[in-house]
Amino acid sequence: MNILIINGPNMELLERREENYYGRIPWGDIEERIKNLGRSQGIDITSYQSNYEGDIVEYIHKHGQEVDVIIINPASLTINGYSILEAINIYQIPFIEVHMSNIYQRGGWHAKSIFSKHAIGVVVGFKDFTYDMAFHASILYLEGRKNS
Ligand SMILES: O=C1C[C@@](O)(C(=O)O)C[C@@H](O)[C@@H]1O
Repeated sequence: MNILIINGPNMELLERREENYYGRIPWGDIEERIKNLGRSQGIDITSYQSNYEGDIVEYIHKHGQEVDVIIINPASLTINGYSILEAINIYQIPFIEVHMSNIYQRGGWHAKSIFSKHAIGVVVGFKDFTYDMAFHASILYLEGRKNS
């Protein structure tokens, strides 16, 4: 099984962003932890981050056919990243939307998503553990699909 994690703009500088929303853990440390989790269960995890919507679209075009589930944090593209949503649709890849901060508590534009209603589910607000939770949710989803 292959899980692809996609992070949108500014997610590569997590440790320099608002600590109350994102904590202080660099993305590299989160990535390593999730990849180890994957390895321990025989699951391949790749991750991709870009500050450019088009780069994310092209990455999905290149790798979409190899992916079973996407965990995506569209970051500020959550409100308008239509081309990413359409790229995911081309390959019909089930996806889980994640946000490290509780976007509903933050309100305003943070609380608006064009992705949520198309997602398997949404995980928000658990800082770095958001990704662990989405990983476990992906496995449960894939196993549920296998057994149904
Ligand atoms: O860049 C981000 C990060 C975010 O997606 C989060 O992980 O909480 C929330 C978004 O509103 C914001 O633009």
